Amino acid sequence: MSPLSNEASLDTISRMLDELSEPRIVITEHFEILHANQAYRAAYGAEAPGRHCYEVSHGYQRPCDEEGESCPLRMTLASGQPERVLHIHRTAHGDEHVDVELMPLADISGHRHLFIEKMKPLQLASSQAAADKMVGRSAVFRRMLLLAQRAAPSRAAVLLIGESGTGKEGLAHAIHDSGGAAQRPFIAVDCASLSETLLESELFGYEKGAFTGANQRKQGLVEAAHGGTLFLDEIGDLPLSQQVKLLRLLESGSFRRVGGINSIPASFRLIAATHRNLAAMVEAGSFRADLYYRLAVFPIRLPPLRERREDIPLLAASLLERVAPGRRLQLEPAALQWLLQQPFNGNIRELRNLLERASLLSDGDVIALENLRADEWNSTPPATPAMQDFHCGLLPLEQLESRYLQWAVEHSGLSRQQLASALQLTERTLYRRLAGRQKKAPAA
Ligand SMILES: Nc1ncnc2c1ncn2[C@@H]1O[C@H](COP(=O)(O)OP(=O)(O)OP(=O)(O)O)[C@@H](O)[C@H]1O
Repeated sequence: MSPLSNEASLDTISRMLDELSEPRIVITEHFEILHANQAYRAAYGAEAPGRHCYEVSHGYQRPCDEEGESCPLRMTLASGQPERVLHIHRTAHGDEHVDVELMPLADISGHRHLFIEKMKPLQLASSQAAADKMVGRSAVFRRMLLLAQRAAPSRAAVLLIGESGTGKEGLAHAIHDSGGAAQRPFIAVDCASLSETLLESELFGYEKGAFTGANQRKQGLVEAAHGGTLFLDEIGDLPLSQQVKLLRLLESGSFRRVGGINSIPASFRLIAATHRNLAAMVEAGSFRADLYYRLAVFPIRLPPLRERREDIPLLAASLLERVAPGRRLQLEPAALQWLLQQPFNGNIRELRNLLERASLLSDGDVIALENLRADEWNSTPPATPAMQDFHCGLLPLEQLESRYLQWAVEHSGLSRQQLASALQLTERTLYRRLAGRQKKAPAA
């Protein structure tokens, strides 16, 4: 049976899609666009009908899965179910993260011939340099975004798990901003920085006279978050004695101010974050299992920067806009190469700090390698035998290079790969020159 045998229903569906403000297309199982609604044509171009979806949305010549992307059509054909993926599409506004959902349409005889593709541009993050948003394009970053996108409209408790500096607080904000309560308060509580007694009065507030110094009633953070989001950062640092109080709040949906007798209803969306392994803490008895299951309804792991190195150029451009607005700073190629090789145990925060310092050290509009590596050279002993050669007469250049390389290997503290990049040599050339030096050494 031809996919178009049911012309009347295609017309009806097309008319329905034209009423919608978000981009929608109807495609065949051979990727051909049969109908594109007005919103799609405005975002992707008027010439869409008759062309292939992968061509219009991505500029590809072949289906997405042959270009290293997931293909929702092939996934739907295999599963018979609607499928959802996160793609980066070429739109009139530039490259955008788009939540793509593909739904099979059953025809009269129950076969699947046509599919509706629904596209929702993501507000959570940007795939282009942006000073005010989370940015990233890597597959691991997109997997994380898709989870966040699914969690955002619900009120389910979200647990963000990731090393320090991976962007947990930023993601919590983004989830809040793209959820249904964006206009309501976002209240962040750092569980690690508050003492046991302070935490309780900060969270629940207190009544006048509850303790010495409580001269008037004070609203707590739970009350301040009413209708919005309560973000509990470093939840793994919450002492056991406070865990039970938090559990009571989550189970009963109410709390009492310190020194108060009335139970006050609480209504907030909970997002918690930790760099600790809470499941292991539960095993070890330092975190309550019942609280863990309440918090981890929807866990999202944030990848460390070393797992998404391909995002470093985009992150660096965005962070430079943030730390030095208006200066249009660029990284010289050697500086970017060097950044790509750093371990970044402190993740994006470390990258940001490095760029901020480098921006202060750079006078022009280019960040040079030495601006980034200032710390290493600062801590290097000022004079070594090789460096003193500069002050004790002229040397043949070849000998000077040879001594300099020896000095760099011994004192820079860099791996061979990092050193080669810092010297703007390929690793192979560095090895060759070092080997040449060693061969000549006995005769020297
Ligand atoms: N995807 C991203 N794009 C741009 N900037 C980011 C991104 N993720 C994090 N950052 C920046 O990195 C820094 C650290 O982020 P954030 O404070 O959210 O991390 P964190 O995981 O909450 O850290 P900690 O656990 O130490 O509190 C911030 O300056 C933030 O703006």
